[in-house]
Amino acid sequence: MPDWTVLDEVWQVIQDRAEHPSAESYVSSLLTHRKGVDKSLEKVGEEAVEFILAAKNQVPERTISEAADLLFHFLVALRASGTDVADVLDELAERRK
Ligand SMILES: N=c1c2ncn([C@@H]3O[C@H](COP(=O)(O)OP(=O)(O)OP(=O)(O)O)[C@@H](O)[C@H]3O)c2ncn1[C@@H]1O[C@H](COP(=O)(O)O)[C@@H](O)[C@H]1O
Repeated sequence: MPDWTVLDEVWQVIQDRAEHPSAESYVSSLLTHRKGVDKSLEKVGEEAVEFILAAKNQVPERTISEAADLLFHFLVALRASGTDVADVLDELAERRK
């Protein structure tokens, strides 16, 4: 069984960095970037492309690494855009057949 709690833990850290920005924090650097939400959205785009290339080229270790980058930056972008991940999960749950 996959351990989904790690996603929850990373989400909680992102909330904490948003509420208590720190100069050493990468998440804070994204959330307080001069480009605003655009910086996080750019990262999602970049990481999505890197994931696609790794998967298409069938490089398993790279695909896993890029997928982790994509998931992480996606969560940061959700926060940056003021979207609660709980609402996304609710939406998914409502689609169950
Ligand atoms: N999961 C991650 C994670 N994945 C990737 N990264 C960082 O994402 C950055 C960008 O990765 P790239 O591959 O795009 O590297 P790059 O092209 O040099 O980056 P840019 O110059 O484009 O920003 C790197 O510095 C990675 O270290 C992460 N940084 C943080 N986390 C999680 O977020 C938590 C909080 O981190 P801080 O906010 O830094 O304390 C950590 O404990 C982790 O759980």
